[in-house]
Amino acid sequence: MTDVALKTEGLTKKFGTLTAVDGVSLEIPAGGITSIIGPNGAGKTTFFNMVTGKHTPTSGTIEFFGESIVGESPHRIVNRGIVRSFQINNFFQDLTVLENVRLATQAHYSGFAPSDFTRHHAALEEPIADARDILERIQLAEESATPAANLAYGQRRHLELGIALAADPDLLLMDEPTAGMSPDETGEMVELIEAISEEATVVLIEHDVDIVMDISDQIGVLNEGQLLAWGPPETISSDDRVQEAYLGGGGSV
Ligand SMILES: Nc1ncnc2c1ncn2[C@@H]1O[C@H](COP(=O)(O)OP(=O)(O)OP(=O)(O)O)[C@@H](O)[C@H]1O
Repeated sequence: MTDVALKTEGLTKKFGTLTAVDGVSLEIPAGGITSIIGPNGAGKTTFFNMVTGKHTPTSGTIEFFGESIVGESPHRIVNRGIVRSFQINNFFQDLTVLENVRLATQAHYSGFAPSDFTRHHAALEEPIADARDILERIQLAEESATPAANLAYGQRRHLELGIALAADPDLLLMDEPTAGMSPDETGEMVELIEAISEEATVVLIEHDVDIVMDISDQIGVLNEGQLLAWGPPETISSDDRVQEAYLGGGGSV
C-alpha cells in the first residue's frame, strides 16, 4: 500500500501537432484536496480526461495507488474508485432527488438484474438507504421528494456531487465545482468538498484563486501543458513564475 493516490510520470497528450499536456510528473498524496490551476488551454481538462480514461496518453504513465491505469476503459477506472463530478445537469429531470441518487447507487449493487429492482422491493432497500445517507451528506435530505428539475442552481450542483458519491469514490475529480455560484452557495460547496476530502482524495480544477488558496493542501500549476509549479498554497503564491504565467505578472495570487 502506498500513501500516493495518483502518480504520473512524463504524462503527455498530443492532438496532432498540439501538445496539450507535456511531460507532467506529479504525485498526489491520498486524502485532502489538490487543485490544478492554470490559464485557459493550459491542459487541465486534458489531464483529467487521461486520468478518467477518456483520452489515452500519447506517452507517460498514470498509477492509482501504485497500479497502472493507462489503457483501461473509463468504466474500469470508475470501478477502481476514480470518479468525476460533472458540471452538466447529468440527471433525470422528472425523477426526484432521491430517485436520481438511488439509481446511481443501484449501479453499485452487482448480482441483480435491472428487473429485480423494479419487481422486488427488497432489492431496493440497500440502494435507498445508501441514497438517503448521501442526501444527508450533500445537504439535500429535505429535498428528497423534489423533482430534480425544481432544484435551485446550487442544489443541482450538490445533486451532481451526490451522483458521483454514489460510485463510492476513492479519488474524486471535480471540474470547477463553484462555477456560477453565489457567495452563499460557494461557501456551502466549499464546506461540502472539505467534508468529502476527509474520506476521499479530492482533485479540483478551479479558477477561483481565493478558493484554491483557502482549501488546497497542494496546488499544481499547468502552463502550456507543462507543470510549472507544485506545492502548498504558500509556495505557489510566492512563486514568481506562477505570477508571470498565470496572472500576467500583474497581480498577486
Ligand atoms: N479533443 C481535442 N482535440 C484537439 N485539441 C484539443 C482537444 N481537447 C483539448 N484540446 C486542446 O488542448 C489544449 C488544452 O485544452 P484543455 O481543455 O485541456 O485546457 P484547460 O486548461 O482545461 O482549459 P480551460 O480552462 O479553458 O478549460 C487546448 O489548446 C485545446 O484546444
